[in-house]
Amino acid sequence: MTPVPIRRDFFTGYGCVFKTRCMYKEVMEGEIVAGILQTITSPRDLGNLSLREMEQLAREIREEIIYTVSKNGGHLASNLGVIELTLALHRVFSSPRDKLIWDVGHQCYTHKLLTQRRDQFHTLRQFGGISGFPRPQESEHDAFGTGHASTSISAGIGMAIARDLDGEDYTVVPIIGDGAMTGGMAFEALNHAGHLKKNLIIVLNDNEMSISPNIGGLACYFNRLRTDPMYYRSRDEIEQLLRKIPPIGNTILKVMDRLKDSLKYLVVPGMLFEELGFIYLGPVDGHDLKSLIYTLKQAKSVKGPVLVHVITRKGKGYRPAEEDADKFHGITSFNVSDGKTTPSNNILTYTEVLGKTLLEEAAKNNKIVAITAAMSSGTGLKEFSVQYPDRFFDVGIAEQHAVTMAAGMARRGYKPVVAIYSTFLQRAYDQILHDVCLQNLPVVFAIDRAGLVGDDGPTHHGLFDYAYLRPIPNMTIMAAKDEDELRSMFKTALQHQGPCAIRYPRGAGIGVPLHKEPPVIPIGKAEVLREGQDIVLIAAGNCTYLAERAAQNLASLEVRATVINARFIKPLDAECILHYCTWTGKVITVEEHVLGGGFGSAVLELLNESNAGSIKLERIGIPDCFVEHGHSEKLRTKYGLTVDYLVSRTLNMLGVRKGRSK
Ligand SMILES: Cc1ncc(C[n+]2csc(CCOP(=O)(O)OP(=O)(O)O)c2C)c(N)n1
Ligand SMILES: CC(=O)[C@@H](O)[C@H](O)COP(=O)(O)O
Ligand SMILES: [Mg+2]
Repeated sequence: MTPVPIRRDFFTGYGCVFKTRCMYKEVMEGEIVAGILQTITSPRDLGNLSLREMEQLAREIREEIIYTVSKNGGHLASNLGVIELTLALHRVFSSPRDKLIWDVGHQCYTHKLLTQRRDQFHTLRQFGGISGFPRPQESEHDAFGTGHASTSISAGIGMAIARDLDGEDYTVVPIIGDGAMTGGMAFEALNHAGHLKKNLIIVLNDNEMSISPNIGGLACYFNRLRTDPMYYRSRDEIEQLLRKIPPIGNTILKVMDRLKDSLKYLVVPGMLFEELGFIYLGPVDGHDLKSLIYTLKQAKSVKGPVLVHVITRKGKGYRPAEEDADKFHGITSFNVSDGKTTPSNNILTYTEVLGKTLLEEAAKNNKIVAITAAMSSGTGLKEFSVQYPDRFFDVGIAEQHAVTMAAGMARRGYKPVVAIYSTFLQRAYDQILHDVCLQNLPVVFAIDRAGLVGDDGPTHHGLFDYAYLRPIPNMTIMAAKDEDELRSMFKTALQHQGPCAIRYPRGAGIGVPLHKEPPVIPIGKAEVLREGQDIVLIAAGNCTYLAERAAQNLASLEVRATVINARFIKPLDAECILHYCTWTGKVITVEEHVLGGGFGSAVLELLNESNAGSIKLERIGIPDCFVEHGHSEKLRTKYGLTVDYLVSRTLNMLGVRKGRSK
């Protein structure tokens, strides 16, 4: 095989040292040039390495991560940024005895490589392979399972309390990004940690980025800590400086003592954290192993809560990721030599269609505003933020605040569109219930990534939204069968005078043509796609095409099925559903959602309340379990969300065997 040249200039700051997997793997499958990484059987082995060897190890890890993510996809930029930090943490602390808690957990690849998962690393995020997030089930080194942001400090406090109650003395180390630090939970936990005064070392990984550039007052504060030379001076340094200019210096010192609080704000770095009861150490260069190890050792020797402020560069060492950290935050497979991703088909994603429809509607109605919780690209709001900067709000990783803020705007006559992934909206449950629905406010929830999301796995699948939204009075819930229906539903939601949620999946739509002027759908009206007297298949959202294809296959077996696209999960089209259920006597519901409390359960409740309990009903959906990571199609096959499975369940229910007449 001819060697594929790699453009070295893409590997920044590391010159020609890239000589192992990235360079050769594609060309000489199986050959691995010997390196230090292979010799690491546990994090304890780091103790035997010199600083130079650790630097070499960092280079090997960088290559391994770039190579694997280029094949499997994953959170490249965040992981490249914390390689040296992770090495230093494992050098100073003793995992699994000491507890390293990775906030969000999307940056744990180096940790996984160092903790006995190097051999499985090629299975990263694949069905049956290792997870892209920390999983205590996977390794004793994964102290706490994560995936959602801003949980690490709370979990760390919990462990520190347990440790002290048990009379043990391990160290607890939450590692949290500047993005995750914008989440309310992080503030609640900081506040409590300062009060408890327990030994706890928080590592703040500050790269000035959330997925997009980080926002808010806290981000500005971190920026000052990083860049303002006054903030770099330690308290001692300033005291010494003043003593050198007697007699004024001593006088100033005396005054300073009196005016301690106000002056301290000007000169002491990390004052905010110090006021909260932390010892602040830093800022420290997060790519300098020597300084990192030194500072972490210092932190270890301090009693009480400590915050170590580490400055890193997202995407460090791989130019395409450094230059476009947003794109390389979470990336699909790509070509290492130029950072280009495999071109997808030209079908618009649901996210793109939502973004485009929002722009069209916003042009007609200046009361429409859009809100994201740190996911402006993920939710398709980037173009809106450019065209309507005054009507766009990125609140940081603060879903709860996003929802209540939307309620406030709605109260004052605005039409807020809150675009949040299904899994992250779970955070804002009370805000949806208490602040939006109780006051029947017209907030539109654009619920992206609903259903199976694939490789991110159980922390990210959006499988619970029907169940958590359905019981809330005043809430209307729609699920789009395709991207054109999403447009109609969005328009419907904008016209509705109450809270309205629209659910749609991750990835490309079906490829249907889009109406120029999408029609508004009457609230609570389902769509009957075909009529057949043997059975009724009622589908929610993206399962509609599956039901329709199953009905086509059944027709070739002379089974006549009615297919209903429910459109509304709440309110159900009771008249339509009851009519066809009574006509056929048999019904199967299908949904990409958990069965408990889901769409099928809603139909079951309807039949029960309508004294139609004798109608035979079966539900297809996700059983009572957390769904693992893996390609969505594999997961759909596993959980019976396929045409074949729906056909066979139907035949079973009707007592028909394939190839036989009824
Ligand atoms: C509750 C919640 N909301 C949103 C997300 C999506 N998300 C994942 S990582 C991330 C940015 C995190 O930024 P930071 O903590 O600074 O880590 P970095 O990627 O910069 O290393 C966001 C918004 C999430 N995981 N959890
Ligand atoms: C770690 C995290 O929560 C996000 O980065 C998430 O992985 C994004 O998912 P999408 O790729 O679906 O936008
Ligand atoms: Mg960050």
